Amino acid sequence: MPRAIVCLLDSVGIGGAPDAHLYGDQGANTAGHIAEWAADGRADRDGLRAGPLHVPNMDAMGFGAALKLSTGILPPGLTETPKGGRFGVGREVSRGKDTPSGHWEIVGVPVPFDWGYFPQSEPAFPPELVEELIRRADLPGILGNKHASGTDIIAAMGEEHIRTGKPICYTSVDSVFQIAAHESHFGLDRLYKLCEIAFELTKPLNIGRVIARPFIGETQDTFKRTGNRRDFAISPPEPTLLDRNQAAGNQVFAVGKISDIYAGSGVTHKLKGTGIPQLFDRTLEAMEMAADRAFIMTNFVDFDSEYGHRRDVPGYAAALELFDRRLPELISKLRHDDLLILTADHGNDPTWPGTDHTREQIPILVFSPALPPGEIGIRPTFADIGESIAHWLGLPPGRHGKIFL
Ligand SMILES: O=P(O)(O)O[C@H]1O[C@H](CO)[C@@H](O)[C@H]1O
Ligand SMILES: [Mn+2]
Ligand SMILES: [Mn+2]
Repeated sequence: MPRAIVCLLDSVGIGGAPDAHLYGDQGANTAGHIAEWAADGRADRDGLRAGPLHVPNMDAMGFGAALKLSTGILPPGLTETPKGGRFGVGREVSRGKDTPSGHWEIVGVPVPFDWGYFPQSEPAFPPELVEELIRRADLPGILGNKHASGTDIIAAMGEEHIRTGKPICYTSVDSVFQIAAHESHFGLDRLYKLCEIAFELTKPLNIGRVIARPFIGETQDTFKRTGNRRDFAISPPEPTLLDRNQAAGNQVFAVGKISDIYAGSGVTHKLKGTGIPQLFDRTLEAMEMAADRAFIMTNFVDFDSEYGHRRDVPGYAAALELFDRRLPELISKLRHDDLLILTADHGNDPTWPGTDHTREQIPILVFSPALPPGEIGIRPTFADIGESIAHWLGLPPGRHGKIFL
């Protein structure tokens, strides 16, 4: 009896979105530019990695072929002909380029509405929102109140935060309200409670997520964000593949931040982890526990949060290579009728100006010992992924997407 596993490589876009210009992202290509830079020796870092991008296992599943299909260009170091899997390209119909839209659409629920965003001006947040947050959470005030990169703003304001007890609130081009606070000086539970309040207050503004960004350290140079990040997200507007599989009496394993992204809906087993190796271990553990018709979904967030937003090309290349080295372990665990899909939710091109996500198409790399290799083309919605998995697991058809298997 079949099972399905999705490894979502957060932000590993492959360029070519026809509407990228609407987002200021025409020409952005996360994986393609990393491969180009690596081939030029611009992704070398002492003690970390050097030379062309080396991802032979992903490439065998069609990574290079999907890049070529997406943009017309085969990046250096990759091949056009996959050895095993079925490859294709996903195009997003939901507006925006953030994690929730991409993840929801992948499990069959394109986002039918526009998210709310905060303006680039400073202060960025409406005064009523800030006043109410301060009142309800009994705060001495807030710091930030602007668009910022999370690591930069913690470095700039972390010491003042410790001194004053004011949390650091910031946003980005995404529909997010983020709160950074010190794990011990401010308190982790207190930060989570504050985020719950902020989540209630930002709901009427259609803000997709409130994100708790705890950190440790005592000085500008030693501050470090921890793995205790938590996302408070609104629920998808229709039942997702997770809900549908749970309703059919099957297991749904959410690894990493997957459960947060779907507001816990449809999840039967939640496995947490920090960093690519641990998230990989958790995925293998889920495979051990998974019964027939189980759905396993893992979000590998580090590509996005540690390397994409930080515009760290060598770091991003090394992370892809690390993931690729572990991939054979997962493939060797597949049963004959298991389905594995590698994909992404949006881009975050580390060679692109700024520190934000980029609107891109995504790779859809499909592998099963039961499937002959081939091409599935450019899919007009990410929802084709969810619909194909639903079909594989024997669920009734959903409302969005077409089967590619
Ligand atoms: O700069 P950091 O705090 O990593 O924030 C980033 O993380 C958010 C969620 O991916 C994005 O909207 C972006 O603002
Ligand atoms: Mn994401
Ligand atoms: Mn991000």
